Amino acid sequence: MIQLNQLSKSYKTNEWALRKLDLTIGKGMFGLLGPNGAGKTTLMRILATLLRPTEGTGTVNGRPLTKPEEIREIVGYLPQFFQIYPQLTGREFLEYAAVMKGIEDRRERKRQIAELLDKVNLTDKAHRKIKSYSGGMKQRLGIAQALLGSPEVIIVDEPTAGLDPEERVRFRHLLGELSLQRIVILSTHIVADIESSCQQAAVLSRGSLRFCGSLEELQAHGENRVWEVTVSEREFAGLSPLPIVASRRTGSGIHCRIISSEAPAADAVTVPPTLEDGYLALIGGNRHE
Ligand SMILES: Nc1ncnc2c1ncn2[C@@H]1O[C@H](COP(=O)(O)OP(=O)(O)OP(=O)(O)O)[C@@H](O)[C@H]1O
Repeated sequence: MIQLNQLSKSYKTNEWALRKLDLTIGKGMFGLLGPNGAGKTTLMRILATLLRPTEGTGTVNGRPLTKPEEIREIVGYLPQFFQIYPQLTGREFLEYAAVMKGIEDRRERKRQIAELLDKVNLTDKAHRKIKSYSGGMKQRLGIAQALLGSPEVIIVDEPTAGLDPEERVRFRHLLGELSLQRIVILSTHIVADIESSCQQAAVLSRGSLRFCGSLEELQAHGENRVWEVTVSEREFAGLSPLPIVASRRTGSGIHCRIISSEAPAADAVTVPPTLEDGYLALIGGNRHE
């Protein structure tokens, strides 16, 4: 279990990248959602002990954040901008990463690497140079690297950016499988990434925790706040300050889906929210901060 108490981080005085975060994360896949700049990477880096919190405390499976060397033994991390050496083969890269992780026994390294290549479905590409890999293959290699040493916790920061839909689905499936035995934290601003695989999620916005709970509860935030209406082009221009989450031209005008606490037009009707509507209703319709 991960427990955070009043965790805060400021890079500069008077600006909080994270503000008094109280959060408990149990086994399984946990989604961390938030617009760009919400503080997700900051939180991931604190949990991976690459950053120290400015204030507050936290434990990862009982080990305090103040003891980074203890936490690093049980945490695997795939950063947002994962750098790998293009001239190495997949196997050479994992060999290098295993040495860096302190897996000293050569036979044990070989065993783990073979097992992980199999798990991420890269065994038959392991002898190829990384520069020939697709984005999805690189991300799967990144996950293999994060899994070296069988960590109890895996932290993955925006892993699906730049992947095509097929690779995205495959990558999500792999994370889901990994979360059966451990905590997997998946940080993203793409709601669909967590929809199919996470049991619980948290939403960060401007460094503060806006929500923590089940996906059903997150979806429910959109209840009675999602409207559909068909308007003329002139009326459409008048709607512009409202968060229009979808619009398409039809024979009778422009059909809009709008998130608003009040009816955006006299003939607008409320419709059941999707998970993304619930998320957008919570953060006020802004995907970017
Ligand atoms: N090294 C840094 N120095 C100063 N400010 C920083 C630094 N890293 C992040 N910040 C600021 O902290 C806030 C949170 O950034 P963070 O990268 O954690 O957000 P995020 O949710 O991961 O966003 P994104 O999805 O864009 O990666 C932002 O206002 C950002 O500008």
